[in-house]
Amino acid sequence: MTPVPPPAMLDITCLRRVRPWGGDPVDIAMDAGTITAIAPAGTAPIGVREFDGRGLLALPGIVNAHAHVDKSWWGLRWQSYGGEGSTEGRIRHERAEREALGIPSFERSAHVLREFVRHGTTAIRTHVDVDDGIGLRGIEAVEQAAAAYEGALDVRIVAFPQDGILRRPGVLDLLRDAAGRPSVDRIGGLDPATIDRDPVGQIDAITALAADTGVGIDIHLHDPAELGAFQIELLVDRAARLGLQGRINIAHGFAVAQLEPARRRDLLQAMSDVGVTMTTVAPLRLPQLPLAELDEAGVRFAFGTDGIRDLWSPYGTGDTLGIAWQYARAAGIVRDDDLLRVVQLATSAAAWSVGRDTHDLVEGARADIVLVDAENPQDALVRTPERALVVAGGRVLHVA
Ligand SMILES: O=c1cc[nH]c(=O)[nH]1
Repeated sequence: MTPVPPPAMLDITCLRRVRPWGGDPVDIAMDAGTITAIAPAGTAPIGVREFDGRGLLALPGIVNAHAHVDKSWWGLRWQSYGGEGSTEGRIRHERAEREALGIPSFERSAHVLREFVRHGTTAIRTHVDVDDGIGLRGIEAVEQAAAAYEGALDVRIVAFPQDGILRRPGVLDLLRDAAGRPSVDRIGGLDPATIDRDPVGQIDAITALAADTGVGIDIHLHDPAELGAFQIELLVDRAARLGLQGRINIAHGFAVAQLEPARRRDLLQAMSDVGVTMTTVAPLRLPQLPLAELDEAGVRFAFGTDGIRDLWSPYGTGDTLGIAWQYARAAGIVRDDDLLRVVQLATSAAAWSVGRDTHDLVEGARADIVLVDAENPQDALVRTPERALVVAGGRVLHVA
């Protein structure tokens, strides 16, 4: 096992000669984790801790809006995949094998966070398993791994009932306990129809808990087509009735891409009306969420890596820009404005997913910046080059 060293963090006050979104070279000044000024290159007052960006492309830090940082075996020797193919089979396999691999633990999560940072990630929304076997231990481990970054890396937790809720007595109480922790701003759910076999029951339970405790919801919904759409309609209804507007996210939501266009248009409009958002991991063997239709309806969405190297799948590198590439490629996106939109979805337009109004290279924004050797955002997307420098909350967390 490779031990994970504590993150090296260096406060800086100015990034010189960088090209935000591919524009002219500027100097970006920052103080106490916030961008304080952006001025033409060479004109910012000389400060103390500066970094020369050498004309590299600057983008806002990459946002991973759907991760599972508690359950990876990153940092251990290769683990041969031994699970069954179904969701239920994978849950069983994970529960049987995780303790032997030290999952969950500070070390496991620390390795994953380090990989995310290396790939330019500065803000993360991670699901963390909560069940009758590990209770809240996974959340404690992720909190500890995140704390090593002293707030520079923005880590938000979804308490995730991976093994179901209604069918596992006590899990709803665990979710209530989790919702009381400052690190947890959402509670999760999982395929209410196929896991708990009670769509109304699970959705009523989590929406009532969210309304009662003030947290949001981020529910995994793999259920397909009309079965999935029915559950989305239930969530839309509860959002309106319980005052959860803008506080419900649907992760995966494969159903949306599987409906016929008129049905999808109406569903997206209903979601938009109550601020239901979506996150996708750009699954390779399924249709992609249609970018133009979501944008037209005003349904905000963002990308995530899903779990990486875990007991669900050996795949995943921790690169959310790579997931954006996969999305664009699989969706057949080639036009410049659409490629730019995909980069925005992985960065600035994902602000909502980490509770921000603004996440961009502008004065007053959090100083979360990634530099890459690319001509423009489109070039950065199609080549996904190495991240040359990663600044989070005004601190350099990674230099290539
Ligand atoms: O439910 C899911 C789906 C993907 N990965 C997980 O860990 N859980």
